[in-house]
Amino acid sequence: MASNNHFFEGAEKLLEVWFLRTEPGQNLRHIAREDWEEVLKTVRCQIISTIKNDSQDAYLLSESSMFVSDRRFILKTCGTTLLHNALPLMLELAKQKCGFHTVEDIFYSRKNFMRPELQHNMHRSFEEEVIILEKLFQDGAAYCLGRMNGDCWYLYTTNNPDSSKPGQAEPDQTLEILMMDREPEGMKLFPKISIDPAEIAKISGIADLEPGTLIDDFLFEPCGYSMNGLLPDGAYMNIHVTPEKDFSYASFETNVSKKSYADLVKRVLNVFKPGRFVMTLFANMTSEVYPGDSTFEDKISDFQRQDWQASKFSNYYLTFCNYAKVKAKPS
Ligand SMILES: C[S@@+](CC[C@H](N)C(=O)[O-])C[C@H]1O[C@@H](n2cnc3c(N)ncnc32)[C@H](O)[C@@H]1O
Repeated sequence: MASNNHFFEGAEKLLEVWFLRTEPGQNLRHIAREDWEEVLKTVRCQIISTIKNDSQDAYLLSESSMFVSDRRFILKTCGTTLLHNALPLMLELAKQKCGFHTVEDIFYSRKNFMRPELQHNMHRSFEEEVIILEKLFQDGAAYCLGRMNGDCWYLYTTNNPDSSKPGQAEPDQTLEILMMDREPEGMKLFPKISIDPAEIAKISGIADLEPGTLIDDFLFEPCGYSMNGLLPDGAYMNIHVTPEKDFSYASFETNVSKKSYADLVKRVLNVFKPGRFVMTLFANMTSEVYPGDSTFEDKISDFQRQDWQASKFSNYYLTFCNYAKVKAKPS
């Protein structure tokens, strides 16, 4: 499957923008699909399919996912897409079509790329990405968590103590698990062994990660799997799988509310069977996961924690951890 010159960068660029509502009825969902298509054209990806429920619209993309709710916009794109290109038009549409003039919070994050030299200029280094964000947003701060000589994770976020603290108004949390070195057993389902993504979701265990999830998924040719899931009360999840052995990668993201994510994390690891993973959790002051969460144990299944870092922002707590599979000792 993986030839010498075939490479796909699974690690996603992830953007989450919250707008400040100043009048009733302001709603990003009023932006038409054709307008989103124009935004995505600048990023160089397309909409594959859409699902919706009463609180959000989920777009499955040729390179990952987009979620639109009343005042929150999430765009996650992989490969060599130009995510930052989405920002000017998205901000303009939010202003013109919905009357949103103020960005309340922004989060831009990504893991370090496997092959940064293959990215377009604007995404070749985090420093370049931050220069672009600084031109668009005020009060932003840029961080790098993890190992400079291994897996690390970059974050740019607004950290304005004077902001109106959206997190305090409504509970919010985001868990991300970014998995590398997937074992052959964990990869074998995602080359196109079935033409039916629902069958793959069922056999792999994806369909059972969170009961009651409305799933929209897609199998790429000749391999690759993407999934958006919607749950009640504004909850979502997404999964993206790059199964090629030489650069295998899978990601899981959700904002589903839980007191602890320990069981969900074990279920996810059991589906994808990575060799190592990075896990991050954002939680605001009213989230039920704060403060006593048991998600980041020293050991999770066969994995040993390598690093643990925590940050406190004006509205959110962030925990970052790196885990690696415990290697069996030679007998
Ligand atoms: C599922 S997509 C989404 C990638 C995602 N960010 C991830 O975590 O891997 C990537 C996988 O689909 C494969 N693929 C096949 N055709 C593709 C296409 N037209 N666009 C994007 N990926 C494609 C890639 O080789 C890769 O294995």
